[in-house]
Amino acid sequence: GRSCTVIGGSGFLGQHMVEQLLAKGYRVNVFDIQQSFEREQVTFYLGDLCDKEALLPALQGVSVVFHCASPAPSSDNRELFYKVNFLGTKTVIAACREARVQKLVLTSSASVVFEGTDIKNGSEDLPYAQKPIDYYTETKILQEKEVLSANDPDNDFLTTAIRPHGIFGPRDPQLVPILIQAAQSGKMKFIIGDGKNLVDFTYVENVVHGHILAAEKLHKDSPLCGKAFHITNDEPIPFWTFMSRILTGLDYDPPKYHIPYWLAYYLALLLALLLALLRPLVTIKATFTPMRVALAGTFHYYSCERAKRAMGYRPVVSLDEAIARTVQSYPSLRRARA
Ligand SMILES: NC(=O)C1=CN([C@@H]2O[C@H](COP(=O)(O)OP(=O)(O)OC[C@H]3O[C@@H](n4cnc5c(N)ncnc54)[C@H](O)[C@@H]3O)[C@@H](O)[C@H]2O)C=CC1
Ligand SMILES: CC(C)CCC[C@@H](C)[C@H]1CC[C@H]2C3=C(CC[C@]12C)[C@@]1(C)CCC(=O)C[C@@H]1CC3
Repeated sequence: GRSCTVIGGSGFLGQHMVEQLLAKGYRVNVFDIQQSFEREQVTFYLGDLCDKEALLPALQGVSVVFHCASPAPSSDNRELFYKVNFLGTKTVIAACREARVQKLVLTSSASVVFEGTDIKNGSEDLPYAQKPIDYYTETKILQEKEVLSANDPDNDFLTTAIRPHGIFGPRDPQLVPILIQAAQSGKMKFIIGDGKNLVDFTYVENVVHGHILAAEKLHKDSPLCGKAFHITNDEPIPFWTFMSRILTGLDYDPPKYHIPYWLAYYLALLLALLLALLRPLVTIKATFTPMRVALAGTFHYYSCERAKRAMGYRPVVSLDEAIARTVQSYPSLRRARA
């Protein structure tokens, strides 16, 4: 039972998954469209998860599949999201069944219930967003539904989904690098709203811990079958306090002026429209998108009580420790002092 395949194992979360799985004595295969590291103990299978024939060899003889592959949310490519997150996940399920894999653990996202308005201590019982904040999230909803409904104990195939939120930590290509790039170009001067909105930021090792626990506690008749679970640091923090701690940790000034939420949102919307009009001539990526403004200016934190009860989940790294480790892991992003 300790052999697994990590689909998306070359990515940020995937690499951390592989490291902890190896440390726990698992035999690990990685299936990914790219190979981002080499390790003697890991067998790599390169391919597109939309291709069942490419997937099958990577799933032979394994009991657990962790599916944490997705196009990056910032890629803004509707067709690709639909193809990989929805159609590709259907292919993953079909391949798991064909290879007689017993357990499939999907990395979903807490954002599947987020519509850009406040969520405070949200439970998994909240309905899926009817108006998801972007197309990435829309396809994460389709994907999660597909995986949860594939749970089939009678045929020895069990599925569950982990919904992390705001994953951060060493080697994350998104949160810290985007934040520091914005600071370097003088864009991190404003706090959107009053700065009191609480948000979950979850250290990558806690997210991995949640996935491995889920795989180990997923049995016939267990409450995990066909269900989704929030995995958070269980320490919601004001969005702008978190950003400021990362910024000051890397010697950048924290933002100090306030801009009303609605003003920031409509400015971002206007900018998005302008960039869409200009797209035939020039492609520019905006730092402030309506989606990021919504994430920066609203409450969105979730209860992980269900994971505590069903799988005995507790965060293993506190937020203070996680921020310290993350800041330390990016020496190249530290501000050069004159
Ligand atoms: N980063 C975050 O804050 C959050 C991420 N998630 C989810 O966690 C998972 C992992 O995210 P990250 O590690 O941050 O992303 P990442 O972009 O670092 O890793 C994704 C991996 O998937 C692979 N991949 C993409 N398309 C593929 C395809 N067609 N076939 C095979 N492999 C493919 C990529 O090559 C990459 O190695 C994703 O499912 C994402 O939706 C959920 C909540 C928050
Ligand atoms: C420039 C600043 C206003 C903000 C910089 C930080 C942002 C890049 C990140 C803050 C919250 C993050 C987040 C995600 C990506 C990076 C942030 C927008 C996700 C969209 C990643 C994928 C998910 O499933 C949900 C995440 C929510 C939080």
